Amino acid sequence: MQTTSLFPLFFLGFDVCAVQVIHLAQVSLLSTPHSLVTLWVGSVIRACLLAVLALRCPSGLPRMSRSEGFQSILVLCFHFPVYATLLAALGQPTVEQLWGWHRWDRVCHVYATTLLAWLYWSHYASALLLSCCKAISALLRRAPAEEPKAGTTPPLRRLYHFTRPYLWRFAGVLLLVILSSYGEMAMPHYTGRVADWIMNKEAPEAFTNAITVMALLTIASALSELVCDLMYTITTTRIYRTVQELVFEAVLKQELAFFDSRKPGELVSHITTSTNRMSEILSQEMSYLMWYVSRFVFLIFFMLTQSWKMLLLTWMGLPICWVVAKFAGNFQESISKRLQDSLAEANQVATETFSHIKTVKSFANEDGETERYRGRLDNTYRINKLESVAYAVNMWSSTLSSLAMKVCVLYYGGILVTRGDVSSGDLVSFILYELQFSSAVESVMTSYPKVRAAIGAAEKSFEILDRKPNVPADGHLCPQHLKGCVEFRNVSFSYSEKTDQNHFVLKDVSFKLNPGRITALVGRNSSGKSTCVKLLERFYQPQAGGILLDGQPLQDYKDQYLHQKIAVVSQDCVLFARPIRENITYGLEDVPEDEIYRAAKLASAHDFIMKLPNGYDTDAGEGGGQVSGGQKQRIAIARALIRRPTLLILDCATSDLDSHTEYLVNQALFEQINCTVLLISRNMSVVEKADHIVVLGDGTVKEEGSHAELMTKGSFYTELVKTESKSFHRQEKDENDP
Ligand SMILES: Nc1ncnc2c1ncn2[C@@H]1O[C@H](COP(=O)(O)OP(=O)(O)OP(=O)(O)O)[C@@H](O)[C@H]1O
Repeated sequence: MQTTSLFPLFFLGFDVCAVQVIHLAQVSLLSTPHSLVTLWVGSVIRACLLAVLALRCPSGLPRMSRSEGFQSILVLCFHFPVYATLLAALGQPTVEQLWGWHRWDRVCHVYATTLLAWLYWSHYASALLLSCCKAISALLRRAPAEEPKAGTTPPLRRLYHFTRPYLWRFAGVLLLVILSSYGEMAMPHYTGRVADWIMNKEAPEAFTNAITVMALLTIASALSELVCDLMYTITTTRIYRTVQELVFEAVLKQELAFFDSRKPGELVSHITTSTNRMSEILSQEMSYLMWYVSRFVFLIFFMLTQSWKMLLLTWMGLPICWVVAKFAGNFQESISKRLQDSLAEANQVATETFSHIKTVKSFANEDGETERYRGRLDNTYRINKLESVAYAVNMWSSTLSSLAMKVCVLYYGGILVTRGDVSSGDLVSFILYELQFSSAVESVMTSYPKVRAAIGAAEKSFEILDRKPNVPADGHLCPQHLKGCVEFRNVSFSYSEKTDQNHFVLKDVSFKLNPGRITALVGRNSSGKSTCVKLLERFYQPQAGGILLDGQPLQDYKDQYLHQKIAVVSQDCVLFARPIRENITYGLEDVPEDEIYRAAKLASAHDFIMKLPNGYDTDAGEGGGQVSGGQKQRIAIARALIRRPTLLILDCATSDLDSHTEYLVNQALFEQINCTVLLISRNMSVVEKADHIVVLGDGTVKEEGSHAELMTKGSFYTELVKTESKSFHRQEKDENDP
């Protein structure tokens, strides 16, 4: 077992010893006359020793950040001296009585002491329980203490950043909250005055005044609450919209490798579900929290004016509530993060199934996919159950502690009235305040964990917002004229970023695309042809060597400029569920009609588009599902040509076309457009028309030259041509077989 995992046990053992030593000092004859002093001195020594112990341990306190750890030490060491001092101020049992509460004889004699001591011991027990839970969970996990994440801005500060533009609105909301809370919180005070009048029957105008003020306050308070709610909801909705927009933008700006390792369903879930949950909870629960905090302040003010002693007693129960709420809040925050991940996984299964519904149906795997989805939902259900248990326990403990507080205050208030320290009206007002106080504490306790859960959900969105895309900074070049001369110079590339030779997809690749000429890139499957295209599009960065465009490094060009000058048509081209016209002009604005027709004619697409029910306004369907594969490719070629690119990349762009259409398209491309073309094709009769041919094999350039030159060499290229004609013959033979 590691020393770090032994630390929690060591810590607890040491703490118990320290408590016993102070206990001994307490009961010793020498210290009895100065019990409070001894208690304070003992606690300071204990706190110092624990702090030194915590500092000397390399991994810090188990499952706590350093500041949380020191807070816990402070609570653990000083809550008892503080309680004892407060009790002494209230004229209640002595420190010795509290220490000796477990002795039944004393408990039987001092009933009140038991009630008050319960407050102390329950707090002590919860503090100890909290430390134990954290220690045990650290032991079970056998993992080193979780260090707070370095370099990330805390989610609350991030949320504050989004509220900054609306600060004046929040200031208005706060003002209205304060006005409304004052109105509400002044009510019990006037009720007390009415009660005094009922009991004494003196000064009849006091009754009328109190009733009038109460009526006015009710109206004013309700009105300001209405305006405040409206303003708050509208503002939080705007913030929510901004966050969602920014998260979407941040996702789009990530490099391609980011999308390779994440599934679309998960990303959609993080953009929608996480931000939705965050916004829902923040708009509701934050508003509750704001209301109750403001009420709290007025409550304390009014309670203080009634009886400071009873207020002190009420306050003594608060640490228990705080510990419970904090524990529940931490728990709910971590549960919420797990829930977001689990929901994202379930969403991913649904998104994947619906987007590949044809494959699912053709393999009759509807039941299999349902089972997979059910599996993910089961996981979500398990986490939901955990969340419900945490919520129920939190509710139960908050109700219990507020009930205990009420009983204590009633008992102590009764004593004060019989002693004549406070009037009956003051007691009535105080009890009413106490009820409000309990409900405020209860609400804060239930809202706080939910706010923490919202913060947990927000963290997922902030993770994406904070992520710096792993692409070099945008370049500065955007020359007026671009010749289109491309050079791959000793390029080596691996998708996994591992630098050993086995992981390299391209190894020391060098070739040139001459301006205005057609260069074909050929090779067997997985030889690295499409990877060259991805590097040209700057989706990935080579680990060694470089790509030059007109003699300048590719990364020095502005991204927007580069993608205007380079147009790519790939085999698996994607159309959007929009009219064909919009698919052709995708990413361009105000394109004249004749430009669209010119591009479509060059791509041999104009005739079939005109025959569609709505011509250029016909919808292409989801992923281009309402047009055939060949039609889809021709629309994609038109989309590339309308940009009048300097470099046109055709990556198996005509693979779905019949020979006649392929001939027409290639003839138009080769003869009518004047740009650099990089052609990747399996059809060797098309490849042989290229001005220059580069043969790739196992990520290296095997040979290059014109068709005639390569055929005379009789090496890799000849082999490729022969293989194509061989498969053709075999097909013929198969067809002739009886
Ligand atoms: N996104 C990716 N992540 C990891 N590896 C990849 C990725 N894309 C391609 N590869 C790997 O890179 C190698 C080259 O793939 P590439 O698509 O460049 O080959 P190709 O010559 O275009 O093949 P084909 O003729 O079959 O289309 C393959 O082994 C492939 O598995």
